[in-house]
Amino acid sequence: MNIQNFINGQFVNPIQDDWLDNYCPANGEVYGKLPNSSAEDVEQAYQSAKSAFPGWSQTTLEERSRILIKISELLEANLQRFAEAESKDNGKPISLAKSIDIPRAASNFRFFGNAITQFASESHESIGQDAINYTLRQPIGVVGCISPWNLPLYLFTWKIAPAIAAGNCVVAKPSEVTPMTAFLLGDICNEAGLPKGVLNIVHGLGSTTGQAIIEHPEIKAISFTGGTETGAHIAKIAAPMFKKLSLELGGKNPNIIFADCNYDNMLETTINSSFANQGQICLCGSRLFIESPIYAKFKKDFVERVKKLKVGHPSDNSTDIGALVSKPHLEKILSYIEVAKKENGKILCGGNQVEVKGFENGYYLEPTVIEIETDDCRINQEEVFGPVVTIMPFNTEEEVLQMANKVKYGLSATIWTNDLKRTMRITNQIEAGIVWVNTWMLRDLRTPFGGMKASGVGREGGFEALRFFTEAKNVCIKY
Ligand SMILES: NC(=O)C1=CN([C@@H]2O[C@H](COP(=O)(O)OP(=O)(O)OC[C@H]3O[C@@H](n4cnc5c(N)ncnc54)[C@H](O)[C@@H]3O)[C@@H](O)[C@H]2O)C=CC1
Ligand SMILES: O=C(O)/C=C/C=C(\O)C(=O)O
Repeated sequence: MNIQNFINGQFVNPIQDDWLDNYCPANGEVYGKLPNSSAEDVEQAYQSAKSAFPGWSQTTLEERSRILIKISELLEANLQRFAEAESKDNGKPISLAKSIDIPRAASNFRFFGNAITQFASESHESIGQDAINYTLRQPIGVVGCISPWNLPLYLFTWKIAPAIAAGNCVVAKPSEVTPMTAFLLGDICNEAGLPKGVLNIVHGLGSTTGQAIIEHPEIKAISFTGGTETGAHIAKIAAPMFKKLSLELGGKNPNIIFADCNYDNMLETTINSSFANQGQICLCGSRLFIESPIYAKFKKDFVERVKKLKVGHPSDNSTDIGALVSKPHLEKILSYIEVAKKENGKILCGGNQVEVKGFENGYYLEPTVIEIETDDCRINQEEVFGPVVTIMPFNTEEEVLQMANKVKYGLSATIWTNDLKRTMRITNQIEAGIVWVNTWMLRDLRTPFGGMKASGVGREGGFEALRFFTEAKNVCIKY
């Protein structure tokens, strides 16, 4: 099936007739084409968004809200079709696409459809100066949204929904590796009555299409999720043009496990936080630090449990671990496993490619647990972004905090303990934008979402996202 750009409410081919192959990770076969859009296509998308802006920015909040909630309902009504498409395009188990990815994409539209009706700005009475200040929150204009391949529709809509709720018009680019569900979204937007040009979707490589979006002088804000190197590149281009930037980048998240935790809950959740979505979530905990008294027990139980995870075809409902997203990504992860071996990492389980019967060319990998002796090895410092975790013991709170913070990233952290004072000490000192205690991935869409250090700039979610997608204009009236 050939994917097309969605510009001004219409599906169109790329102007230069340049196409890319779309791969199915489960069998390694090409199953369609997508545009490799040029700067001309991006310009067309921009012009369409610009024309739609005066009308959309003046559309009442009730009407914007109604349309966003309608998109959400239509996604829910098309759950099976979208989940199948996501699973085929990305390699993730269909059960995951159906229970997490597509419901969350629908929730993103519903959440921001509701949030915009509650979003308010501030006023300040300047007492003694006979003046009042009030702050307008006005939409920026045309904004760019660029998303990655790991949670394709989930993260695409996490940007688009607040952008349009706030009254902006959008030029959006999904990952070229997983373009399908963004393509399908176009029809849903038309059916929901989203005016033409409010959302424009251009497909293509980061280096061509993405680059044209970030370089466009009139696209005034960029919301990006993806790799840290790409984020740094975007900042280099966009900052001198004074674009607003929201960058949600990589992570190398610690799981700190104390002996006093609820062990069974911790073990089950740690399996999930290590290997959900084949470990391809920026929030996965990939560095497991375990307090010495329970280290031996944890190591035995964890490895036993990991060995039982079933690697299989994404459409098989009994599959725990589907296919990795692409051949280059599989090769990158395999090369990290080799690095770990050279650094004296001990492979406790996994480490090998898997041939799934009937789908021998798919990109499958065993979930992998590596025991390390010191925390400064590359496998423990660099983002692998796959089903690979390291484990090592620790003795003191100070020691583990120091190791947890000793990476360039600062996205999320998970702490397992029942000691309240320790919880407070660690949560205060850990360098992470998101900290979970005795849980993982419990999401409330109102909360600020994002990271510190090389994990990004700015926060998404709730009113933070609506603030990002608006300009604050303060008005001071003397009376
Ligand atoms: N959310 C996260 O934290 C993610 C992290 N990654 C990390 O990044 C590594 C590289 O993965 P990639 O697929 O290469 O991610 P990437 O950062 O290159 O891709 C993310 C998005 O950015 C776009 N992009 C790439 N270059 C661009 C440019 N010059 N201008 C504008 N847009 C551009 C891509 O087309 C895609 O839509 C992964 O191995 C993983 O470690 C990847 C995806 C998500
Ligand atoms: O918003 C969420 O719940 C999750 C976001 C995950 C990412 O941004 C990621 O994996 O890149």
